[in-house]
Amino acid sequence: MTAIKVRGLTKSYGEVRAVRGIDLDIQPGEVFAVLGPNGAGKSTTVEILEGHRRRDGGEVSVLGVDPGQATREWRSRIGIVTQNADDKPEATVRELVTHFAGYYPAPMDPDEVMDRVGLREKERSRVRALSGGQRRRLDVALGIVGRPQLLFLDEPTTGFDPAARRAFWELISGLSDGGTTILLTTHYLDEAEALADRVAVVARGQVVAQGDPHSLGGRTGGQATVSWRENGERRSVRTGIPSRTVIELAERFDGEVPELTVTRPTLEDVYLSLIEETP
Ligand SMILES: Nc1ncnc2c1ncn2[C@@H]1O[C@H](COP(=O)(O)OP(=O)(O)OP(=O)(O)O)[C@@H](O)[C@H]1O
Repeated sequence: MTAIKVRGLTKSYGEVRAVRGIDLDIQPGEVFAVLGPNGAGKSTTVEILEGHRRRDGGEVSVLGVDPGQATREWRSRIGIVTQNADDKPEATVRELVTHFAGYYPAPMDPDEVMDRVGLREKERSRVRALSGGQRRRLDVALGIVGRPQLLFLDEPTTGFDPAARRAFWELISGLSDGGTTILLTTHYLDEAEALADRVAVVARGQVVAQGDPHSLGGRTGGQATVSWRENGERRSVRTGIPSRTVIELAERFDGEVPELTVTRPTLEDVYLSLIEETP
């Protein structure tokens, strides 16, 4: 069974056609990232999948259930990471995690949850005393305490420092290794590249590309730029067969080629050209 199956999803707000026929297939255990510019329709799509927004048309199945007919049992199988902690500034970390655990039939032990998100030493701190990054970690704790089969993460690392982002990525990879399916929206392409098995680029309410972030848009097989230093100048060539160029250079220099680099288009290059091309 696919974890998420979407066919021909549509949603308008008055004259605004926010989602214009989206198809998605997300497999159990996959980390799937939805990328796209502001206003592309990502949040609308995700809110429909979460059962928080009604669709106009199309078919949607999430863990085998139509989210439009969501039951309490279905809700207990999904986790949603939103900015929940901010609503309870006077609660302590432990109180909030324990309180949320009470909503689920088979929750994780609050101590284990706090350990996993790296907040154990803050368990007695009030939410208002946490830093922005620590609050987002608490949001993740509240999203995973029910042992969800499927976790929705909406721009989870906005405002994180680089070390906190790396730690967060490890947390998400650990959840994924444990079998949790994860749907992530992010504006950080390095985050999508580090975490996602597959990405979908959404622009103007449609999926314009989908695939492995390392090869999206044919970037691993296309033109590469080989660059080196020669006679005090930086030289470079664009080629579809960079290995041959490197071998020729190595022969010419009789060994090490000064300051050699081989680069291909980045995910950001591919992403920007995809969202520009959309009519
Ligand atoms: N409640 C609403 N009422 C009216 N229009 C809305 C509503 N929510 C979203 N829209 C419009 O629908 C379109 C898609 O919005 P959506 O929030 O789904 O985009 P997004 O891809 O999540 O953007 P962002 O990256 O900025 O979060 C936008 O044009 C937005 O203005």
